[in-house]
Amino acid sequence: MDTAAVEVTDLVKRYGAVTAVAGLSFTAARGAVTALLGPNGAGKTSTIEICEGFRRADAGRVRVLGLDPLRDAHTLKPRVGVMPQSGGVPTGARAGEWLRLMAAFHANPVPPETLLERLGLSSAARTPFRRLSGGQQQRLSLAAAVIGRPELVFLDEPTAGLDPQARIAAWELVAELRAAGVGVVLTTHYMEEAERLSDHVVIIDHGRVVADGPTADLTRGGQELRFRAGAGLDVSDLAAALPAGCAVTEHPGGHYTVACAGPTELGPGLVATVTTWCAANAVMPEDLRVHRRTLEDVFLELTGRDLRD
Ligand SMILES: Nc1ncnc2c1ncn2[C@@H]1O[C@H](COP(=O)(O)OP(=O)(O)OP(=O)(O)O)[C@@H](O)[C@H]1O
Repeated sequence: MDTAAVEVTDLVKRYGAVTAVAGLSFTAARGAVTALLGPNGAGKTSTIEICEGFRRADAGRVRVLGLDPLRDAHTLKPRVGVMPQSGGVPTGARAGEWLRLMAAFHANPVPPETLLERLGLSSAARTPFRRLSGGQQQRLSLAAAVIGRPELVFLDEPTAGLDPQARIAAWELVAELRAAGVGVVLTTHYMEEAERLSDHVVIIDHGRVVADGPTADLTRGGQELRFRAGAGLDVSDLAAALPAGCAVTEHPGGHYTVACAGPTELGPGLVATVTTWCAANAVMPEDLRVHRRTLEDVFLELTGRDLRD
């Protein structure tokens, strides 16, 4: 148990002229949930597929449970669960049959009926994969990934397109895997999901790691006071009323943020100063609240707001 669940060092993957992964390194621990986050095209799926042994790296080193995903594929297969982005289930396979087939590959599988029920698929057990709804297809491939009681699972966007009920069921399953000591490496575009589920976050952009750390550390600090009011307030006048190190911005119009750097506490005194300034200027600060930095804030700070190809 001394090796990490996943160790990626200086990984490079190219597709012709496109360098999808440009020297990427991270470690995912056992018994923990590691979220790989990044904008579209950042290189997450390429990285995960190399770890799964589905793709060959151009350079770098990857170890999964201490083994090489290509050379040791045979040993790793029963120990690692995989939920690919594309589902990975033949279109004609019936849900129940597919899970029973997957179960047959493992020494001590979770009973297929248990998983079908857990993931709300019992009534669809006889339905061919292509006739399942998108959300049902997602849930079936999630079930297939965990049926063998793996030591490690890779989940590529496990909750994309799921309704809120199914998303919660998937989250509960991930939390149980973690509690059972299973390592989970997942990708997601839902920052709230990553914040809620993961112990560790790796943010990737343009094939490189731009942030890597415990989820709680990445979002620590950075409290802001936010409120709405009419557009065009004199933000420099408000800033002048505040302690040194506090800045006021308006973005977008009518949305104001007060952020303080250094030792200034975002406490009741600061709130009072802001509301006193508002009262003196006949401004009603609506939705006044202290905003804690979320993973989405960190993500956007690091990767920007531009759309990706
Ligand atoms: N088989 C392929 N052939 C050519 N280019 C590819 C291939 N697979 C991925 N790419 C390119 O590599 C880059 C990284 O893609 P990848 O799917 O790894 O990113 P991603 O972070 O998973 O993106 P998304 O969030 O959109 O799923 C993109 O520019 C993509 O177009």
